[in-house]
Amino acid sequence: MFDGLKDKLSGFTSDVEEDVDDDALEAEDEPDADEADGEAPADQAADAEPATDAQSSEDDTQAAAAEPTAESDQPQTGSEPPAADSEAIDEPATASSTAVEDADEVPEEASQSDDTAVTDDDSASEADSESEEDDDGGRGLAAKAKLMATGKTVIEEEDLQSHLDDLELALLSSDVEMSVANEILDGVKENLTGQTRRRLSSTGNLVRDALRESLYDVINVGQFDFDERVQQADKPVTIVFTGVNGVGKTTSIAKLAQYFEERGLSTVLANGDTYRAGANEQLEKHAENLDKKIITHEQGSDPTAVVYDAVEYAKANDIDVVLGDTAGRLHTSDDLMAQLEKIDRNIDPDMTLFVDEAVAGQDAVNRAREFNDAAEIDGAILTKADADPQGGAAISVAHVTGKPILFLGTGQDYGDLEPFDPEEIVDSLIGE
Ligand SMILES: Nc1nc2c(ncn2[C@@H]2O[C@H](COP(=O)(O)OP(=O)(O)OP(=O)(O)O)[C@@H](O)[C@H]2O)c(=O)[nH]1
Repeated sequence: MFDGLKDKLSGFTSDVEEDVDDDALEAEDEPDADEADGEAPADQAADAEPATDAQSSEDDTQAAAAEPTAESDQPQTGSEPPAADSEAIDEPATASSTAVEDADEVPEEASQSDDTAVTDDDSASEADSESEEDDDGGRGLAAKAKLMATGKTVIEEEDLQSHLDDLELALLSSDVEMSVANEILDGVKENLTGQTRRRLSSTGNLVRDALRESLYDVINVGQFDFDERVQQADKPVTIVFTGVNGVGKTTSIAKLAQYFEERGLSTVLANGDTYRAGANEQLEKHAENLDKKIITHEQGSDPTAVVYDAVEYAKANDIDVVLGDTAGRLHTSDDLMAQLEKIDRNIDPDMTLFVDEAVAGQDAVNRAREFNDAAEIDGAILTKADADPQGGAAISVAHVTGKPILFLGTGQDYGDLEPFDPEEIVDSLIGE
């Protein structure tokens, strides 16, 4: 599942990490920088010495960054001029840099300067480094060397931008929707260069974490606890399914019937697809396989009447959930929209779920947007994720519709339905 995308994302993280390492090595190759500034190397070594109390040092540093006027014997960040004991960098500024740490944990809420992500939990000289940058508007070689000595590494912003361009291409070629790709890129850049809003546990690798957080933000949109909502709703719960023909809508309804049974909830199926010849037989086959009651009417009859009858049946027989199929005609069909509106008006379903196939990529994303615009959906099921190397639809649908993906279809068996867990998906894409 999504193997092509996984490879591309892994290419991005390793390329950036390589550049980070290269920059760090370059910095290391310039040991004379401070000496040329008239600095005693011993000063630098002393500055670079890890604090004896790493935690309190980190706290101090964060406090200093957050409150520039706070009393501290360390140089202040922000608009404060460097304190007298800060290391002077006479060297001309190199291109503006982004400092990233490639090891250790990142603090929950690292408060940092706008163009720098400096995070460290064992350094006493973070504020020194930041003030040096403020001092000369860029990070000099001495500062790079110092970052290296404190376990930090650096990447030039222009290098990062070229990686971001590669990432954009990778995302677009994996069928990620353009606005979603841009959102991911902005997120990665912000996570690498600005204040980190950490929502996932750290992998200890800042580049990978930046990408994970950014992906998580776009695919986690609108998530709610589907099981809890169904369990807590008044019974019967009515769920109506929309989506075009052939994407796996009928199969998904059958899979959900089994899913509910495994959670102690009974179901009745309703074939509201009265338009297509053979639709009754198709759903009947699933109902027979799963030993479920099914309500059908003749082809051409009113779909609302079918779902209505199923709801009545559920009330009379103490059935928990009504699963109603609808005709899979194209969303541009006024008939279809009128049909859904009529079901909405007369039955007021608890949820309308949009079903499409992950393998349809951009087409699935566009259809999700259009269906949601025409007849508001509550969530989506993406089928055939098992056959999709791209992952573009899985990443884009929630952000584009504002409604969550709730399940992935992962095969043709009834058990092949997986709740969509954004954190798990991100971990499987990026690696934990
Ligand atoms: N590999 C794979 N195949 C699936 C999945 N879900 C459904 N299919 C297959 O996709 C084909 C179409 O599924 P249907 O359930 O008939 O599709 P539908 O949307 O109901 O189609 P209509 O009834 O024509 O509207 C069937 O062969 C299913 O077995 C899935 O998650 N993975």
